[in-house]
Amino acid sequence: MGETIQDILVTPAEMTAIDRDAARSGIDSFALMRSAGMAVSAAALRLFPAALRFVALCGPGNNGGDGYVAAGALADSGANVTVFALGDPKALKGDAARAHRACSLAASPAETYEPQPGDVVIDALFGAGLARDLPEQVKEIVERVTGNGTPVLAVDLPSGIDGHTGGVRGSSFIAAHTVTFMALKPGHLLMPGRARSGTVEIFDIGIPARLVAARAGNLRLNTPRSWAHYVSALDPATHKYKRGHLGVLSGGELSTGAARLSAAAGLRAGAGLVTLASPSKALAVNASHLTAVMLKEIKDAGDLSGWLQDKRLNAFVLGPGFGIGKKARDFALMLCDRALVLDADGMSSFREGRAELFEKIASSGGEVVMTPHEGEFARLFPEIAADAALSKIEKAQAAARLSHAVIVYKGPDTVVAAPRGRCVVNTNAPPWLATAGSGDVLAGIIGAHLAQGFPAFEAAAAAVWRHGEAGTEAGRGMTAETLVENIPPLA
Ligand SMILES: NC(=O)C1=CN([C@@H]2O[C@H](COP(=O)(O)OP(=O)(O)OC[C@H]3O[C@@H](n4cnc5c(N)ncnc54)[C@H](OP(=O)(O)O)[C@@H]3O)[C@@H](O)[C@H]2O)[C@@H](O)CC1
Ligand SMILES: Nc1ncnc2c1ncn2[C@@H]1O[C@H](COP(=O)(O)OP(=O)(O)O)[C@@H](O)[C@H]1O
Ligand SMILES: [K+]
Repeated sequence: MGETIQDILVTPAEMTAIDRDAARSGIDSFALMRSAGMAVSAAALRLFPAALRFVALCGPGNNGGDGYVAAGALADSGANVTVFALGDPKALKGDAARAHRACSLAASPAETYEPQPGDVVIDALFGAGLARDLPEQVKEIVERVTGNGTPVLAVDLPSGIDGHTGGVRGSSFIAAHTVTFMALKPGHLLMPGRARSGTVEIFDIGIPARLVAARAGNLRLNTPRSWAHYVSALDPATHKYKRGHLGVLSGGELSTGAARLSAAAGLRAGAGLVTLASPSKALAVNASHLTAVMLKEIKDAGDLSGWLQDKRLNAFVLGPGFGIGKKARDFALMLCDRALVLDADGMSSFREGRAELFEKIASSGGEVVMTPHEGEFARLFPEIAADAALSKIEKAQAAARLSHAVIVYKGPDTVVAAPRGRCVVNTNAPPWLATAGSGDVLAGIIGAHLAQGFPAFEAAAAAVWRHGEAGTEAGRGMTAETLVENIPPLA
């Protein structure tokens, strides 16, 4: 399975450059706009057969141009269509002006639109060119449409959604469906843009794929294609040590459950052996809950150092339920040169002293994955978290660059970023994954992949995807325990 153009994410700035390259290569830009508008019209007819009227809200740029094409095509098909223009249509330029001229429908001022029962809005106010917060009069239109529950079909992006960050610029439509062109934009995948885009259709308006690929950076959708080349069928001659030995560090006697979840997930996800390393006082409680997972007493750094003499132990999970403090810091620094998932308390322990960790990761050459949720991210990377101009993707990339680790920035729109900029955005996670212990399970799956020899980036991306699949399979009402049982085969 190779990469496809459907997996590429393109920023609005890259899309503008692609657009320019297409025009330079002799492609008729008005033909692209016609193709875009026709696709919107087709989607409207297909998805809203019960519409009594289509209302095209057309903005001052090329997004508006697409709207005029769509309105004309809908009218030609016999549908009832009304056009509302934002600003003076005479001020339109280039292809958008041509689209307006070609549309025989008269336009009323957008501010005068009052939603009627049976209306379906074609939102062609702003797309990739949204440059600042929506003006007050547009916010009022958006609020009227949303308040009325009028269905919205968005052209390229719901107006008000920033295509770069997925953030809301003052206000935004909540679309039932979005037709975008050539490639997904970050705003379709990052929250809240994702929730406000509805179903997203990527329509090929005829720009050659090579032009898209030439401008696209290293941003992708997380699909099995992102890491397929590391998935090999189990060698029939394998033995358990060939499938890797994962070590999971348990917390004290009152907080052992989280590490046990990671260990169980690691075994289920395919590590050949999993050993839970437990402080003395927690041995009994851990022993009473374990079967296939093995148990080892590790009290302190001395014990850990002895255990590390076993070179077959090739990956570790440190953090779930471990406790914040010096012991976590010492252990993490000792484990950096093996493959390591640093999760939860493991990361939070470095709120102070992160430089030592990051230097150790850089110099050790190990494969380190850190898995912060939003709170942990802000604790470890406060200056990056506070930079409102950065998208979640850019934040994860900046954190990966700074820490030299692969960053799994968790949430409904989990982003996985590598220190050198490679990045995937995940979309298969159901909301009921937001339950206690779910992150511990994810850490265990990543650990299993590391133990099996995946590089850190692929280990993390594949784990995030499997975690999402497991959540979907486990269904609503799942717990972290049932999530483990539903981890699907890797391939
Ligand atoms: N890529 C492709 O190949 C193809 C792309 N196509 C389509 O082009 C769309 C991009 O078009 P676009 O660049 O003209 O931007 P668009 O979203 O219409 O907005 C720009 C206008 O809005 C204005 N403006 C901005 N923010 C504002 C605000 N908050 N409040 C008020 N005004 C604001 C801005 O004014 P300015 O900032 O310059 O003052 C400018 O006038 C893209 O989404 C897709 O639908 C298709 O035709 C097929 C080929
Ligand atoms: N709304 C959501 N939709 C989908 N996945 C989510 C959502 N909220 C959280 N998740 C996922 O659930 C997991 C929760 O991890 P975490 O916050 O560390 O929880 P815990 O510490 O309880 O295990 C992460 O993988 C995260 O990406
Ligand atoms: K739009």
